[in-house]
Amino acid sequence: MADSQETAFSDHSGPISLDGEDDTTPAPENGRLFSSATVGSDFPHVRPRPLYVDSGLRSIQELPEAYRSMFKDYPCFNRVQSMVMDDVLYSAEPLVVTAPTGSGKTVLFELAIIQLLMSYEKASINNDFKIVYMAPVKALCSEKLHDWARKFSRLNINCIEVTGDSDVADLNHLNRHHIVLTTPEKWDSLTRRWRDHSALMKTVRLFLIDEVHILNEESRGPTLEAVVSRMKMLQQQQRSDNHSLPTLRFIAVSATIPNVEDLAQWLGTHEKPAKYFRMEESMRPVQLKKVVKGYDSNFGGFMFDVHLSYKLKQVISQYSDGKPTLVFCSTRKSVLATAQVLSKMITFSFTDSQKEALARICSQIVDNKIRELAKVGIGCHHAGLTMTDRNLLETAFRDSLIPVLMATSTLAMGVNLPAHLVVIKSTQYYGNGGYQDYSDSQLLQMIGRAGRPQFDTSAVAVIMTKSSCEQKYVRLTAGTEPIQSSLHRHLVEYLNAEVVLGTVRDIPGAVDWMRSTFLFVRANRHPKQYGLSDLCAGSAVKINAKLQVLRPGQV
Ligand SMILES: Nc1ncnc2c1ncn2[C@@H]1O[C@H](COP(=O)(O)OP(=O)(O)OP(=O)(O)O)[C@@H](O)[C@H]1O
Repeated sequence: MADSQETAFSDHSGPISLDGEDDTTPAPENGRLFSSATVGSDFPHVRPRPLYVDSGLRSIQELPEAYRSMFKDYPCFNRVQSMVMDDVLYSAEPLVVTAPTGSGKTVLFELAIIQLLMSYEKASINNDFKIVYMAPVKALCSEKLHDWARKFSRLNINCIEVTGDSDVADLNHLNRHHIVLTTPEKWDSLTRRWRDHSALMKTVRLFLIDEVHILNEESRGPTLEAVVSRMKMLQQQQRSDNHSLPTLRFIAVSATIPNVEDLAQWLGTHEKPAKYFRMEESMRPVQLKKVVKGYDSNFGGFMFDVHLSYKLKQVISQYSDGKPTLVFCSTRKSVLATAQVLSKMITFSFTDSQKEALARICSQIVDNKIRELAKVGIGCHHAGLTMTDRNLLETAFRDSLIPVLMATSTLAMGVNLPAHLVVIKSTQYYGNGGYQDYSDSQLLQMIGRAGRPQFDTSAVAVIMTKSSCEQKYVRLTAGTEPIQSSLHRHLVEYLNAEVVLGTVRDIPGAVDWMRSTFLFVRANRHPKQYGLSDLCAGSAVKINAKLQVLRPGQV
């Protein structure tokens, strides 16, 4: 079998060097938690002089004292954060940032939250504002909850996770909380009863969208579009009743994509699009080389997966540089089977003290097969293992006692285990009764595990796939694939839902709703692609006409 056509991308950023942090400039707010500005205003009068530590990098000391400890582990804000700082922290305008994985986008959300907190007048925060953080999967919400509950509780800000597993069935449960971490599907189901909770809905001030590129996904994208449109429509209606209501600010981040300006238009206001930043690969703190390897095979699914197990040793030898390697496998069985194949092909050498430490850890592993593999330096990690075994294997991997860790893709989402080399062994996983392709966002999450900022200046991610799919993944990893809308395939279903909910009450309302969707932005740009070849770009009149001809049963 012929295999292995390689396409590599690398970037050229170097590590950021920091010289003598300037602590002498007084903190702009003298430690005050809240400014005297009004909610949601631009408050230029509280904007301090930018505090730089080195060639454009902003100092943590620039923040009011109360917030600095949130960033105590960082020497300063990194390049992405420093470039966006003025727009995220000293402005209440909507914002879209696309930047490589691992470039520190979470901090942008944190700065946006701080912007909102600073904009409150009183030092005692009551329950009159809500922040929604939306991520595609529960694991990301749980990870952020863990982090933010710790960081924000010191400021008396309460966080709550509302995902598929949580028993929150009603918006009333959110009353005591300020930050709600949720998925598009859960927020969709909760806000379908917004009419019973319109007072609470009015308090949503900030809407943070993580991994906004899931718009591209046929199954998830339309739900994200629908919930954002619902929030925009509700806000529009509420503001027409009460003009003094502050605007809802959207902040969206994603991996690098070419059409960020479309996202900015979608999340902007009636008056103007959101400000946007497109950060190139060179902004990544750890250089990442991405390799897509295509393999010829007549087999699919399980057999292709087995075939790749025998190619893995060569990939690890070529790209790991003897450093920690994380291999994502398509199923729990594949985790074990791949580890067993590799254990027969590869040998790791350990120092005496490493051998001792590894033996100590292995003696505590309950699962016999997993223990035997761990003894030779190959870890297995999946949800079928006991929590104790998983924790032991994570520790051994972090301490470099286990050079190679096999895992299912769920690990990419839930556990922060960075590696020098990440291998995605097959671009398909087993789910819903068959093999299916990983979504773009799952792949990007896995790739994002490559590069350990504390230890590495460079990292490698290798995608092993069929030769026929190679170019698709080359485009994905290069960030040259524009984000599309899939809402047109489910338009009647989603519009009907809004009619039933009362968000859309008449044909002008339906047109407004259409105009608030990402589909509208994309269809304006490429009408033909969305089956609207008779529609002139940007013509609300023609969209109106299109909606008018929908049958009453449809609207
Ligand atoms: N200013 C900073 N200095 C040092 N490390 C930082 C800084 N900001 C973030 N980090 C660290 O960088 C790592 C990546 O951050 P983060 O998860 O926010 O990146 P991301 O862009 O959201 O990545 P992804 O797209 O994979 O979710 C984290 O370990 C975080 O603690």
